[in-house]
Amino acid sequence: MLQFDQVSKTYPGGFVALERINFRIAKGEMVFLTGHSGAGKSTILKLISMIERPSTGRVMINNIDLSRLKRSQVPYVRRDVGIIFQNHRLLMNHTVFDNVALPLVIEGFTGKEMVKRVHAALDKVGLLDKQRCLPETLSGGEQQRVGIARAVVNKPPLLLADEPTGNLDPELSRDIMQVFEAFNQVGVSVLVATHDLGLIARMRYRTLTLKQGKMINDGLMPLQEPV
Ligand SMILES: Nc1ncnc2c1ncn2[C@@H]1O[C@H](COP(=O)(O)OP(=O)(O)OP(=O)(O)O)[C@@H](O)[C@H]1O
Repeated sequence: MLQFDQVSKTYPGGFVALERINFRIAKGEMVFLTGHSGAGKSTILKLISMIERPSTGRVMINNIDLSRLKRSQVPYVRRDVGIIFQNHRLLMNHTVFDNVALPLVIEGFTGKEMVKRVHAALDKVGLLDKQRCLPETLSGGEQQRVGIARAVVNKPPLLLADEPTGNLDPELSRDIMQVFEAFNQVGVSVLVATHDLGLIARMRYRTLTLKQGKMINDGLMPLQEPV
């Protein structure tokens, strides 16, 4: 599904954010990405979502080398990647329904098919009854779930989440992670970038750990010994 081959990223000005990164994520796999602030987590997500390009190396989605894409092909590949941001970036003066419908409107969906898909996405995150609300009237956890519904509404096979539980208490974080697990269980590949080592330790998924732009671990995090 996703493959990084010897990927390095140097930002303009010369800062080396990633150095020779290699990993693969299989279809239907759920993986955490962690590391200190500035380790390069967001840079990895930006390379996958084509917001940034690698300086060297290859990023592949479904065996398509992103650096060889023609500009006209970018929207088609990007459609396969649902992105969830920490600050969810909702349109505050539009209803929950309109926020979730946005990716479909951009793709040209209208009428019954659009309504059906928006309702299905809202149902999956448990917010069907809030569709007419404005986001500011929802709790932080609910707003985050609107962001998830928007990311999944066009059924992408790969979901990326950048600190999706960043501002939430442990109970709400668990709810959000259960939403990701539910998508994963129906075959969606999920990559979650997080600082939250407690969350990672509890959930027991493969974890990629970055340190100063290098991958220092790929696997299950060792369980903490009780003290
Ligand atoms: N557009 C940019 N131009 C120059 N340097 C950048 C740019 N974007 C990121 N960096 C630098 O690259 C490094 C890695 O940044 P990145 O955002 O990937 O880290 P991160 O692991 O996601 O950190 P955090 O957890 O704090 O979000 C940082 O030192 C950052 O300052």
